[in-house]
Formats: sequence, structure tokens, C-alpha cells
Amino acid sequence: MEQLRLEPINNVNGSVTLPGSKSLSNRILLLAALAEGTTVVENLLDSDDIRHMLGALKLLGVDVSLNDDKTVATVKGVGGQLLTPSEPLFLGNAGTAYRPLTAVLAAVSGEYELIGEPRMEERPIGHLVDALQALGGDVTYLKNKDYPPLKIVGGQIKGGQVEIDGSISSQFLTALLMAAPLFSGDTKITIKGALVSKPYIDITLDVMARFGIAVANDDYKTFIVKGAQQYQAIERIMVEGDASSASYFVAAAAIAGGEIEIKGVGAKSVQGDIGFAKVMEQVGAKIDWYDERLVVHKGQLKGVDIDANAIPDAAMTLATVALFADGPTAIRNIYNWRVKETDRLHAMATELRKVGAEVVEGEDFIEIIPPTHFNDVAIDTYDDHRIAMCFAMVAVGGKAITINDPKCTYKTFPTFFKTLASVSH
Ligand SMILES: O=C(O)C1=C[C@@H](OP(=O)(O)O)[C@@H](O)[C@H](O)C1
Ligand SMILES: C=C(OP(=O)(O)O)C(=O)O
Repeated sequence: MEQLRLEPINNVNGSVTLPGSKSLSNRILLLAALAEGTTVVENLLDSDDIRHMLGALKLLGVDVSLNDDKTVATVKGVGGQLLTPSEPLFLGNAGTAYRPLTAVLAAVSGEYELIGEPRMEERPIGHLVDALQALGGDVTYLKNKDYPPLKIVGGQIKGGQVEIDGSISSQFLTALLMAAPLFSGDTKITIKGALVSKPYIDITLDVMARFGIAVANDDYKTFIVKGAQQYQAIERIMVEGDASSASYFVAAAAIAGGEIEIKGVGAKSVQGDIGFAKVMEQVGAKIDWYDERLVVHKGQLKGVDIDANAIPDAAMTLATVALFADGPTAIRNIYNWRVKETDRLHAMATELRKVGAEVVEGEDFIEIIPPTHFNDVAIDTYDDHRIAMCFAMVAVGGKAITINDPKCTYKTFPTFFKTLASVSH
């Protein structure tokens, strides 16, 4: 297994340009593919999750051409007419590809098999399949009920009234919303239970609006989408920098600045994970806010007790910032950490303890008491990009650490360690 040794970093300083947002890149690619007309996508993320969406679109007959560094895509929209692919669509462990494609392919004519990595077969999708089946969609499980892989015979959905459970993943509602304009009739979606990760629905509604589809949103409880509509291409669309990826540099500057300028997200971001920067202000970071960038300086860091339901991805970064805070940190309302790339609650608790922290792992929360002594250990990353990136913060805090399988960062941020090195002194 590959390992990356990180020696203690004394100071971070400089400027970072973020790669494009994963959540925006995959939404924009899918809607551009379905649209009438050609869309040019700029600042596209080049990472595994996007590669899986691009691979699927190719097999579905969509013409997408990329520039040399794969950050500009020209997508020739097919106006909702996709091909039946010659082989199953392999979607890796990319939730932002698997879930939206499930709903969209249930809505358009054709036969499809959606497969993924072994971990994808452990990530639930039953709430989405229940809703699609209730609407008359032909979606069946190829192995275990409620989990991928799936077989879909598309083109059966007329719309109507449907409930969807929002308590495990917002991606199910995102998927249904994105597919609903393709149903033959209007759809009224009612949320059952709590809606987790709510800001991701704002990203979905924003991207749909940019491609010409309005959704009536009654306080995130019901959504009405008109049927038999076409997405309309956008001549040029720029993907914002990734706000979840920004979290590592916000944290690094707060722990060891210097000062880091982070270009690509700021006060005007459509991504909920920008909220992490607000949490870091509570922790003690000093942040200057601009529309599309942040400048972050070191602060005296203190423990906080927060509800992180709205920022599940970025909140993982807080768990390693907590190692350098005065006093304990609690991160609450994060049950769905358990159904992402790995059981993140258990994995984070295990690795934080290895470093020397005292940790309480609750069913839906984690509490971290900073170490009195840091152990120089090798961090297992569980094929989870965010665990690898979070634990780099140990080196930023001046303690040596080894990261096992560092290339797991390729899921969303292949250049992460290089970018961190560029601001490390
Ligand atoms: O819609 C999206 O782009 C995402 C939604 C979130 O998932 P959940 O809604 O499952 O929490 C987030 O964790 C994921 O990385 C991306
Ligand atoms: C949960 C994540 O990914 P996915 O889009 O596969 O759900 C993530 O990137 O942290």
C-alpha cells in the first residue's frame, strides 16, 4: 500500500485556486447532456466522481469533448433522447452520479444497469427507488433490496403525487427533482421525515433554474415540478470552486497561518459548505470575506458544540481542527456520516484516538477532547478522500503523520497534497 509521510509544517502562507465543485460539476454535466443545445462548462472538476459521470454519459450517447486538462467540457445536449448503453454504467462510488442517473434513466426510454464499487453496494438507495416505484417507475434491485446495483426500464413515469424520505440523504430528493421535468405530467413531491443536508437542495434548484426549469418550493416540505419540459442549454457556465475542498485550507490557515487566500468560493457561493468558514470564525479563525474568495488568518482556536447537519462533508474537517483547539469539540446531527464513503463516524473516532485524542462516538455525534500528547501514527483512510485530507491537518498543526493510500483523494481532489505543499513552509 502506498503511504505519504507528512513532516511537521510550521507555517502555511500563500494563495490557493480551488478546483471546481464536485456537486456542481456532476449536476451541470447531467443537465447539459439532457438539454436541447450545446453547453460549454468551464472550471469543471477533473476527478474520479466526474470521470464516472462522463463515462456514463458517453455510453448513453452524449457527445462531450474535453480540453487538454479536462476542465472545459463542451456538451452536445440530446434533448432527453439517450441511447440504451451496450454495457452496465459503472459509477464508482459517486453518489452525485449514481442517484441522479437512477431517477433520470427511470424517466427516459431505454434499459439500463447501474453498477458501482463494492462500497456503493452498501450505500442505501431504497428511499429513492420507493419514490420512483410509487410513481410507476420500473426500477429493480439486482442484488440486495434497498441497495445498488439496479436495473431500470425507463420511460414509464407519468408524474403525480409522491412522498420521499429525506432523512438519510438529500441526494434522493435532488435526483427526483432533476428527473421530474422529464415525466409526462406534473409532480408534487412531499418530504417525509426530516430533510438532511438541506443546502444541497439549493444547489439543485439553482442549477435547474439556470437550465430553464423553475420548481415551486414550499419551505422544503413540498415541491411542485411541471412535467413534459426540456432543459435548455447554457452557452457558457462556470463551475464555482469546491466549498468542501476549501475547508482544508480554511482549517490550515486557522491552525498554522500565516494567511491563505482561497480563490473560487466566497460570500456569494451557492454551496452550503461555505458555512464551514462561519463555523471556523466561531472556533477563532479570522476571515476576510469577498464575493468569490476568502482570506483566512490564524486565530486562538477554541472548542465548539455545533449541529453540522447542513455541512456534513466540511464538518469532517472540524474533527481534526478539534485536535488543536482549547477544550472539547462536539459535532452533532451527523448520522448520515455512517452511510457515505465509509462509516465516517466510526472511522474518524478510530483514527482520532490513534493520534491521541479522547473521543466519544455517539450514534449521530462525535465529541473530541484534544490530545495531551500526539502519537506519530499511520492513518488508515478507508478509501475515503475526506479522511486523508482531514488528517493532513495534523501535520499543519506541527506534528508528523503518515497517510495510508493517499490517492483516495482522487475521488474529488486529485491535486490536494500538491496544493497543500504549495502553501506549506
Ligand atoms: O448533492 C450533493 O452534491 C451531495 C450531498 C451530500 O450528501 P447527502 O445528501 O447524502 O448527505 C454530500 O455529502 C455529498 O458529498 C454531495
Ligand atoms: C459523501 C460524499 O460523496 P458522494 O457524492 O459520493 O455522496 C463526499 O464527497 O464526501
